[in-house]
Amino acid sequence: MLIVYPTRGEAGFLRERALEQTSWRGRERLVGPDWQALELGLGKANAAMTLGAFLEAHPEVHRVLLVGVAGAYPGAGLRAGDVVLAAQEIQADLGTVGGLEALGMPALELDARRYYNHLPADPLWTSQLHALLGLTPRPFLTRDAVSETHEEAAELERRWGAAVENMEGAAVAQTALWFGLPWAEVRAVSNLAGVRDKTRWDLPGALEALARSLEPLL
Ligand SMILES: O=C(O)c1cccc(C(=O)CC[C@H]2O[C@@H](n3cnc4c(=O)[nH]cnc43)[C@H](O)[C@@H]2O)c1
Repeated sequence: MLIVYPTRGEAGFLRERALEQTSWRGRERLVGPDWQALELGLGKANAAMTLGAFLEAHPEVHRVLLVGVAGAYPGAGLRAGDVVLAAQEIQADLGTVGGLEALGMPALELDARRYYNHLPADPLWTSQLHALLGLTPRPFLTRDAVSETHEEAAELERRWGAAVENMEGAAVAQTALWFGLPWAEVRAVSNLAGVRDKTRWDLPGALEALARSLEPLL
C-alpha cells in the first residue's frame, strides 16, 4: 500500500513507525513494514504531479491511501478531531461554477465511463475501511483555493453536498483512477472550513485522532 500525505506536518505518526526515511525527487519518502508513504506537496498540481511520477516509476504499488487533515463544512455535524472516510472526491473548481458538465467535456474518460467533477473512492476498499476503522464514508470536496469565509464555505457545502474540504483529494483520485488503482482517503478535521485563523485550528488534536484511527492499518 502507498500512503500519501500533502505536507510533512501531517505525517508525524507515519515517521514514528517508519523503518526508513529517505527522499524521492525532493519529497519525503517513508518505508514501513508493509507500506510506503510519500509526501505530495500542497494542492492539486503537486499531488497529481508527484503521485503520477511515483506510480510510473513504482509498478509495485497496488493501491493508494491519502491521509491528512481537512476543514469541516458548517452543516456537516463534524468537530475538530473527528475522522472521516471519503465516499468520493468532488473537484469543485473545474469547469463552470456549477461544474464541468456545462462544458460538455469530462475530466477523465475510462472504459466508456465519464468522470466530470465527481470521483468515487474504490467501493470495496472503502467498505473494508468502514468496517475496519469504524468510519462512515462522506463526500469530500477539493479546491486549490481554500474557503476564506463562513459564507463561502456554506455556499460550497450547499452546492456540492460535501462534508469536508481539502486541497489534494480529487487530484489523487483522478491519478489513481487513471493508473487503474484503487484509492481511498481518510482525513481528520483540524478546523471549520472558512476559518483561516490558525489559532482556531486544532492541528495536534486532529493529527492525534488521525494516528489513532489508522492504527489498525499500520
Ligand atoms: O502548521 C502545521 O504544523 C501544520 C501541520 C499539519 C498540517 C498543516 C496544514 O496546514 C495542512 C494543510 C492541508 O490541510 C488541508 N486542509 C485543512 N483545512 C483545510 C480547509 O479548511 N480547506 C482546505 N484544505 C484544508 C489541505 O488539504 C492542505 O493541504 C499545518
